[in-house]
Amino acid sequence: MSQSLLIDHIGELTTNDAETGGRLTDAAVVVADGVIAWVGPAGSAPAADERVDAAGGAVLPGWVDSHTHLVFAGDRTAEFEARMAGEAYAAGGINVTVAATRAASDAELAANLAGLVAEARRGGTTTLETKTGYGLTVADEVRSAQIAGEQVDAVTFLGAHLVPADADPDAYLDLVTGQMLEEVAPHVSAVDVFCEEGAFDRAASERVLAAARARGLATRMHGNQLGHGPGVELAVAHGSLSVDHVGFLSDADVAALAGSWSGWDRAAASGARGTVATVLPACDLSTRVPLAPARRLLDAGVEVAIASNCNPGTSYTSSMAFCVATAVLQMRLTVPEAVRAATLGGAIALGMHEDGWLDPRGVAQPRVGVIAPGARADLQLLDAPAATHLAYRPGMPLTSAVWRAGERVA
Ligand SMILES: N=CN[C@@H](CCC(=O)O)C(=O)O
Ligand SMILES: [Zn+2]
Repeated sequence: MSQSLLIDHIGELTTNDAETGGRLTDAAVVVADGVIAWVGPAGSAPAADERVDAAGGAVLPGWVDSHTHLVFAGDRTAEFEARMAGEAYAAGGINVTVAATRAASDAELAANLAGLVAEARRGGTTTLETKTGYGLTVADEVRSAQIAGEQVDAVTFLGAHLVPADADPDAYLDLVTGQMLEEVAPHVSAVDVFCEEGAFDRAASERVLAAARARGLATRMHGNQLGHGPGVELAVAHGSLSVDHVGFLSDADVAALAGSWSGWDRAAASGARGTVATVLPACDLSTRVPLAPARRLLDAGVEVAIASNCNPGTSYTSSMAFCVATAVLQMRLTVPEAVRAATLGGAIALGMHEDGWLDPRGVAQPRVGVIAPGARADLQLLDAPAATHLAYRPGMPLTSAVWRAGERVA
């Protein structure tokens, strides 16, 4: 049995939990057996085996990064330099990483992933989704999913990332929706498709989504990243957990996303869920596209998540604090909105906002993104009195301690 831990003298505690009003001042938290055991005013906190004095610092849930691509080898510094010199991002750059990933050993891929996960943990991230998608052969996609499954919380199959340079498009689509899906499915909980000019068009994307659903897997999408396209429309029509990027949206797209949440109780984060719109601010900056209209989405009643999209091509950072600061300073979210989107929003996008949700393999998932009794004890302590400092002092390494399932990980 693990020791219990009391964190007290918390200047500001963001809980994301309606029961405690979402935010408390002068608060304390008790953790036992890897979950939150008690939350309340510091003055009435129960005793515990160990104590950490937060010294007036702010505590919030660990970040839930619901969109990354961390199983890869190599980097794309030259492509980034060309982009900063004026070239546009194009989907074809993915092939460079595919070649390096195929050439890497399992040990190299696992070590690179471990380094990136450690970096993310130091930045306060306690829940990570990652995608396959840089293998694009049956064997390389299966090993990517297996390697990822050993280190992250949720693995998504992204065989439909790009038609590899050496493949025929029709034959590759048959493979992705057939044998490749079949062999990768036991190792993943969801399927993603890059629905974009130069990647997968409407008809191909629909085939991927339909095949995933027939296989009992959840779906998510890369949509509306480089221009307006059918991504959002398809994601909502197919009941996808999320559609990510969402940079170029029509009024009909926004209305469709908002309508998908009509049976949802936002304060309690319960009820009939819809499709989360995941914005990726670091990617928008690195590819020099206009920032996704997160303000417009929230105002329309859409559930929004913020994720890093950490990958070697379009967003080589796992810093959720940077994404939150950008969402506040440039996307015009308030700090509480941005923090919620980067914690509970990501949890909703992953289906991990409720206790005991069974993923498609029947594996019970923890509740994350909140600080509430029964949730996994994922917390971060800031060297600052309030979460507002994440935007007020952008770029400063404010996260000073991180606990995941009650264990200190940074
Ligand atoms: N857009 C598709 N996939 C990634 C980029 C992958 C890459 O360029 O390597 C993204 O989310 O931005
Ligand atoms: Zn992505």
